[in-house]
Amino acid sequence: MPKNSQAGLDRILTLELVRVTERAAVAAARLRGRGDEKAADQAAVDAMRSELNRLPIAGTVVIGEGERDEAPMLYIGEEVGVGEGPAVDIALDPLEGTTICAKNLPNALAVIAIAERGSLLYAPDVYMEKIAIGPGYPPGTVDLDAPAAENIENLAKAKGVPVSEITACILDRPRHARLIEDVRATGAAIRLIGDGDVAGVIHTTDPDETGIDIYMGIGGAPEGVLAAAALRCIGGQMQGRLQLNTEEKIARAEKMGITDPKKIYSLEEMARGDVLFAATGVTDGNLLSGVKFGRESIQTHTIVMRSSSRTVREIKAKHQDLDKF
Ligand SMILES: O=P(O)(O)OC[C@H]1O[C@](O)(COP(=O)(O)O)[C@@H](O)[C@@H]1O
Repeated sequence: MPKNSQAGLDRILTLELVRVTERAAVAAARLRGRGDEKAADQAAVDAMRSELNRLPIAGTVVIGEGERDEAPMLYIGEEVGVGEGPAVDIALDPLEGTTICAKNLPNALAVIAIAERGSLLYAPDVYMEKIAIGPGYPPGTVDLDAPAAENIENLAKAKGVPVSEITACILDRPRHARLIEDVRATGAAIRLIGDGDVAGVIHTTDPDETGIDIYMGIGGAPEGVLAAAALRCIGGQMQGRLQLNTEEKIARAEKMGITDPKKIYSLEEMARGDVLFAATGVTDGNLLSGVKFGRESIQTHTIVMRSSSRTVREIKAKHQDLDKF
């Protein structure tokens, strides 16, 4: 084992990852507020890919921009890195919240997670029902199968506050009408977000800063795995269940090794072993500032963490070699 490793991945990779999300975030941020989701996403993908290919890893994208035939770059199965170094699995979303970036709204991120080969859930690009809370609560405080009211009440009890002081983050979608009604009936507040549930889950880890105690509802499965990787590093509880509601989706999932379509995945089943996670703000958000373009420098704000050491770093960088970007 290398001297600087703490069981698992080489810790030098942690800081290397920052460059990857920084580059993707800057590329996407140049297209903030232009109303062009595709262009912003493509810019982020290109930038992330070129930076990833400098990393000393033999990486395989397992959560990416889609299947090979539908995504020209960073598709599931694509090999990245210089090819020498540890064999790792990579989950990425070069621009999480394409619509929020196009509209210049809060909490668009460039996101990546790296884990030892075989440690991330190979989730197809379907929906996932999720529930997540931050660290410091007894195990089992929330349960995906419990009614929403029970989860909110248990969380309030564990936090030692009345239910009216709990805020749930939920994606603003018609499919959540019943969930929203049930949560509101408890007296808890809801922060409805237009997009970006990786940020929504991460925000539960710092309720004092973000005002969010719990994430609930159905979002993307790839985003679920990325959020789980983040929570493995910061701490917290999360469960996810893939929404495999057609024969076609069940067959796709089977090809990825998923045999029980109704399984509830724990945090550890979505991201095992040593995990590295980095996210850079594209637009301003509750935890991360967006990219700032100055006359002589570009500033980025990144959170980068590692599960085996539970170190969470925030890196505010000033980039003065603008030719690189
Ligand atoms: O918009 P839908 O179909 O409800 O999907 C929800 C998913 O879309 C997002 O809001 C944004 O995803 P994109 O960045 O791919 O646009 C995710 O954060 C979330 O998991």
